[in-house]
Amino acid sequence: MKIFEMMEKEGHEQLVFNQEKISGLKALVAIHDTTLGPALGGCRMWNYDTEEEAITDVLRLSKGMTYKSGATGTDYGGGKSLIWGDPQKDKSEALFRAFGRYIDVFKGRFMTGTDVGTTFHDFIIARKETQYVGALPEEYGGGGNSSIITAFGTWRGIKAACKESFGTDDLSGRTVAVQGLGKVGYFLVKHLIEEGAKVIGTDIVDAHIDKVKSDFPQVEIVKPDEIYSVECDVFSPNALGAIVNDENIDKFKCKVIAGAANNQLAESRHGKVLADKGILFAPDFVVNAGGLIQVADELEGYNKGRAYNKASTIYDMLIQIFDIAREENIIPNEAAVKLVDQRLETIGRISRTYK
Ligand SMILES: NC(=O)c1ccc[n+]([C@@H]2O[C@H](COP(=O)([O-])OP(=O)(O)OC[C@H]3O[C@@H](n4cnc5c(N)ncnc54)[C@H](O)[C@@H]3O)[C@@H](O)[C@H]2O)c1
Repeated sequence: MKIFEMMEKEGHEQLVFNQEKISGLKALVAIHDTTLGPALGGCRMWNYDTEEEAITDVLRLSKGMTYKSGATGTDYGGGKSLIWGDPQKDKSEALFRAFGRYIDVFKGRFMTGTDVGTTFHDFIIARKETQYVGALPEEYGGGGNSSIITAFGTWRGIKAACKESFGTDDLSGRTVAVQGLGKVGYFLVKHLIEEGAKVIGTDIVDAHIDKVKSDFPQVEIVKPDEIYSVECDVFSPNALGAIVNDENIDKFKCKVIAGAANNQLAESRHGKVLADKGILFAPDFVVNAGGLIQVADELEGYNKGRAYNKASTIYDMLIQIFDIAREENIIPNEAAVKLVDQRLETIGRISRTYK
């Protein structure tokens, strides 16, 4: 594995290895780009099979954060941290305090919070060692469960994509297929039902389906492998990444794909295939930026109204991205990346001005 080559190719600034013997901590921190400000990115805890897999993941995820931060207009860069271990078995007070100590070393150049495998309980512990953690509960000055604002932003994103595709953002009477009825999916269904959309949902966990069925009995439930081919206006992925792949791509019967899951396109070429089929793909790193917006707001002293106003503008960001894509005859994902690259260039240049 040629780590420096990988970093150079994708433009990473730092990759830091952290080891602490007593707690058993093995953690990586990748900082991709700090042109716009300190790097922001969650902490994933995962039992990777190999060191190479962990390094590849942290580098890929940290680059994604540069684009998510950049697209939302926040003055933060992109980074990611990762604890190599089993979140069900390997957590302890010592582990998260050791992790907090190592995060403190960055002195604010990198700030982290929850991601897959970590919860705010872990960061209440880490916070004893560092102030540079966010995504905390309200009683600790945070914004609480970030899935709620992520679902709100996703709903705004679906409306923007419908505006582009159907000429109206009114979702009443539209059919939306929701894959994943977890923390984000549940609150997204709530927004959709409240606006009068017809929802078809699926999940692999019965308890999550039961909660949706009990609170929104009008939701039609299908089996997990059936969701791709249901007749619908919008397909909303809120479970896993890479669901737009060679196996599924011919199954979709929707006009729009917009959801909260990260990295929905298995490969970037799948975005072009969707466009050729007349399916509008809303860039996931913009649609699902609500959580990042909340954490960025938290770091300035959390104000719920301000955070929701900002998350609401996910709609406007997407409209701008769709306009650029149409004018330049490129797919929206490329337009979004272009927009962030331009912002990195112009704002980066301004911040170099001597004052
Ligand atoms: N929570 C946030 O603030 C946030 C922010 C940005 C992006 N995301 C992304 O959004 C997605 C959902 O996040 P979440 O916080 O709701 O996670 P979650 O784990 O609470 O929910 C995911 C749901 O998907 C279900 N699922 C898994 N595999 C499935 C399959 N094959 N078919 C159908 N359902 C399946 C799970 O059972 C679970 O209910 C994830 O990809 C996450 O990375 C979340």
